[in-house]
Amino acid sequence: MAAQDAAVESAGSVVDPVRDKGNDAISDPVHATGKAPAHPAGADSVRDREIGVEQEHLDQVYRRLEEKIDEAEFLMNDAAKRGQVGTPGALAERDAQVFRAGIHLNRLNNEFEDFLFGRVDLLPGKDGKKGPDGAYTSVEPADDAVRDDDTADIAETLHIGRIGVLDSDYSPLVIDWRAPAAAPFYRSTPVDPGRVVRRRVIRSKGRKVLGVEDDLMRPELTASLNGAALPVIGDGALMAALGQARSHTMRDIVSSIQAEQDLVIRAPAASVTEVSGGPGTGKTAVALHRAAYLLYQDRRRYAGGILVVSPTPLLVAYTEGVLPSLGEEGQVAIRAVGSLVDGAEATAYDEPAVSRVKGSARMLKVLRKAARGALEGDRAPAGGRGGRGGRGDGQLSFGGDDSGDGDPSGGSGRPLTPTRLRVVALGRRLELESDELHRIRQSVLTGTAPVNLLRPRARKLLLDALWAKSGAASRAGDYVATGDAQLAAELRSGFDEDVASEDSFIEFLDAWWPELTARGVLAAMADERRLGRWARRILNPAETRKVARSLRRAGPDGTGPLSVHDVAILDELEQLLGSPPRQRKRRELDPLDQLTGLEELMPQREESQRERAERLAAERTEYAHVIVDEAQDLTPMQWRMVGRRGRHATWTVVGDAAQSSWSDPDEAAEARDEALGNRPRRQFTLTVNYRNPAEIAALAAKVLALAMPGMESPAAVRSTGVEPRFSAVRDGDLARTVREEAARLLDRVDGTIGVVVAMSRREQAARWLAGLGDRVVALGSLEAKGLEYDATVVVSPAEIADESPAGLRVLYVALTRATQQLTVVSADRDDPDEQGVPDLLRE
Ligand SMILES: Nc1ncnc2c1ncn2[C@@H]1O[C@H](COP(=O)(O)OP(=O)(O)OP(=O)(O)O)[C@@H](O)[C@H]1O
Repeated sequence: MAAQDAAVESAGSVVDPVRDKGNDAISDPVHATGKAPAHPAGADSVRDREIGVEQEHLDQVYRRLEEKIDEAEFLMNDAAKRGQVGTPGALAERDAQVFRAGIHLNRLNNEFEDFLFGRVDLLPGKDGKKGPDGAYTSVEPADDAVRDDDTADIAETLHIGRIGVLDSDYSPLVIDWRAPAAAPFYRSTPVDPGRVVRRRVIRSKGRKVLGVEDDLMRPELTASLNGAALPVIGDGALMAALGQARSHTMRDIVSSIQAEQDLVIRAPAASVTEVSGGPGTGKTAVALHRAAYLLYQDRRRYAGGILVVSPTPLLVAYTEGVLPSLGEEGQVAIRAVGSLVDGAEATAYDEPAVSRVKGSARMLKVLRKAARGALEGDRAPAGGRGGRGGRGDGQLSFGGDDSGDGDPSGGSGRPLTPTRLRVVALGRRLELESDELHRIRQSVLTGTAPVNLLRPRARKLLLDALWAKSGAASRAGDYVATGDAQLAAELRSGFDEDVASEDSFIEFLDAWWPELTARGVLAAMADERRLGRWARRILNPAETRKVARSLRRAGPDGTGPLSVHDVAILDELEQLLGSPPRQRKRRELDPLDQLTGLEELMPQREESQRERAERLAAERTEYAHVIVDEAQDLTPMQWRMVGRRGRHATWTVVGDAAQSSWSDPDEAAEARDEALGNRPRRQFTLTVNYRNPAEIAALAAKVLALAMPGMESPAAVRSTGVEPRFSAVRDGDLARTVREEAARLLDRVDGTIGVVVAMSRREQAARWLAGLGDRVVALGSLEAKGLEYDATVVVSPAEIADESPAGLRVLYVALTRATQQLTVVSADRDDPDEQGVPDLLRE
């Protein structure tokens, strides 16, 4: 374990570039305010005393919380006792109040891991004004706050926590981390300290304070609090947080958000906030904290929901605990880009050549043709309701194969598009032949509305054509001529009713203009011949063949496995087809509607609240705010899909062009501009890499230079002294080498190990690692996106880089996942040198 110990110990060393970048919240350890250093011998007792001070405060907070819980419970019981008497309005108001109290109670009862985590000691404010939370509002200190001899008195101490707590006299016991008064805790730096003298991070578990870490923002001052010198403990909280072992879930960073991150989190929600930054700069963390901040700022507005779009289900699973730990649930939906369409879930992968076509804007043109073309042709597409009727009923005629090639049913045995309509009306047989039907269809399709919504128009034109043949039309003309327009109209509407209620007409319409479903059209596209027709002059034959082949995976009814790209196609098709007005799902009863005796209902009520939130989330198709994580990876088709969910939303878009796995970034940028419209944009850049030690970041930078020449790497915040390790497979046994390297790392780090391989080796790699335990995971290169591990093994950089046109950028992602140690395993194709360093990673 020696190497590991060394790594952990040195995890705290600060690399200079960070300071050069001006991120000065990270300070050297200082042990007392003022110029005199503290006596090291007394350090422990000072630390214990300070922990004791914070323990007292935490005790006070919990006493107050208990009072508040009692109050909320009293309110609920009281309301219950009052029973069901009163006007309906008063009862509704009471129920609403109880409902709110229930939510509040729930939040208070939530046992937070570290409910209270921060403290700032501040100089008096410039204007002496206090805000509604009882804290001074001025960011700048009063002119006379610092005396000529550099001494000063602390005027205000604020504690920061996950939710705000006021004492019974309305003084703030804990300030919510999102409140304006908490901003100095995050914003203050030694360069621009504002009123902050000392910033303290408090570590607690349940009701027990375990430790404190201080950062001194005004080291030049000798400050006193209540007449005593202000002690300073530890090396700062950031380094403590970064050195911790990683688990399979992301932690919130609420106690150590850095100034440049805080600016993004608290940026005003208007329009579009764009955040770029290299690997490990906290983009995902910042995006999630921003969701919590926006809810705090304007809960009413964001009741419309916040959608967080994540690239993979793995990243969703990794990040979804962060918001609950910040006290927010329900209003935020974190969804993988392959799970945005109701009832669809991407589980399959497309090979790069297929992804490239399916994700591109060209696909839109193909889909426009497919959506209309699927009505016509040699067979009705699966999923449409064209299944009724059949040969031999004397009314429907089948068999018109417009392409004229072979078996008209395509050998599928599916129902065919009828080519003749026959009805009996006004005692006559009326017929429309194939060419007339074709003309009517073309005429309807000149409309721009979605195909399914054009059906009423198709029905109308069919009736018009039959009417014209009925001979009644001329009679009606005579009525009009003799001034009896009413009679003429009645004649016509009687005709329409008669014909339209005839079974033969209904069956014909269902078969000739079926209600198309997106899945049905997707399945129809799996037929290479039909897809070829729709993709003529848009895709080349090889592309058509590959796409059609990949779609066959979804099966004849389109319900089989889908890829992320198929899901975006489904969403687009749903738009193009349009859904006729549906019967609404029967709503579950709203808990507010079913209140009777409250006490017995409490447990169900809690559940119902959650269920209600889930139901609302499931029914929701548009959001008030959309956060796109790893935005560089969205394809043009995915941007269209995500854009539709935020047509009226404000946006936060975070990403890093250098990590894009999409082959044509310009095309994607165009689609992104279209999705975001002309809303004004505010841009932010994050510059510090909190994940990778400098040693790993330096290696990754070599690949960055190949992938995106001239692009700057973010500065690593710390160094471990552990260089990346290289291991070349010389005897050809890749499996054994990878397994040995993973096992070796198990002994060297406490947390997780990610083994990243080319996508084509995913399943194989899982077998190589079987039995090593759940700290070790095998990942395809595209699945590694956004994740992090204590240690990683990157297998065959060349294989990863060669797998797609964006392969070098994908490799860059793979190399930047480790928080402690990195091992690179090379195979022959990597052309390793004597030291095992693969060609791609040499100078
Ligand atoms: N202020 C901070 N305090 C403590 N840890 C932080 C801070 N900022 C970021 N981190 C940690 O750094 C790691 C990287 O953060 P995150 O995953 O959000 O970066 P990212 O920019 O999204 O990376 P990538 O682009 O590689 O996906 C996480 O473990 C996160 O918790």
